Amino acid sequence: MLDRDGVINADSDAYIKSVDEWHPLPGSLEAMARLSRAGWVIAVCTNQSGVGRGLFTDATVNAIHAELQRQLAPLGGHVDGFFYCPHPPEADCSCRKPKPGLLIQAAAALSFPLQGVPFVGDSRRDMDAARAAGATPVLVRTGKGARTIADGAGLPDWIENDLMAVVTRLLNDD
Ligand SMILES: O=P(O)(O)OC[C@@H](O)[C@H]1O[C@@H](OP(=O)(O)O)[C@@H](O)[C@@H](O)[C@@H]1O
Ligand SMILES: [Mg+2]
Ligand SMILES: [Zn+2]
Repeated sequence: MLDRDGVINADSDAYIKSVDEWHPLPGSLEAMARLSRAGWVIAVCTNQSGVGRGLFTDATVNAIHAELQRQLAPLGGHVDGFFYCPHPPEADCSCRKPKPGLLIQAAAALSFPLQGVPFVGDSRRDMDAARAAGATPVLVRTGKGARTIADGAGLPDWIENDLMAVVTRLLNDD
């Protein structure tokens, strides 16, 4: 399971509001393709409060995800499911990370167990969502990761520079 902004693509404090603002991080698409080629199921679990804030629409989120799939396909990569929370923080929904709702949805929809499955993120709320879901939290230094590490709270044991480093360890341990 992967967080999106800051793990797959560059993040922005101004939100990723369009396909034009969506730029894969170096190596992230190849890392995802390596997982797909090795038979792994990939779920993307992402907060997209920009929808609830009126900054962009569900259609834009879906267009960004279609673009990700389009760029993954020639590499042999594929995302098996996208799960996102469109709600603003004040909605107090059950799916916004750090709550585990997105991860629980993904595991149910794609029929995989949460126990022992890595959730790779760049923020404290990703780590907390993973722990709440019974998954394995993995922090990367890309996106907000360096800031998350500097904050120092709630850090997992497993920290890597980027998604490619996580995938290399996963596939070597397999
Ligand atoms: O990292 P994931 O979950 O894939 O997506 C994060 C985005 O939804 C946005 O989340 C926002 O947090 P608030 O939702 O405004 O608290 C901000 O951190 C933005 O910079 C960021 O682009
Ligand atoms: Mg993120
Ligand atoms: Zn939600």
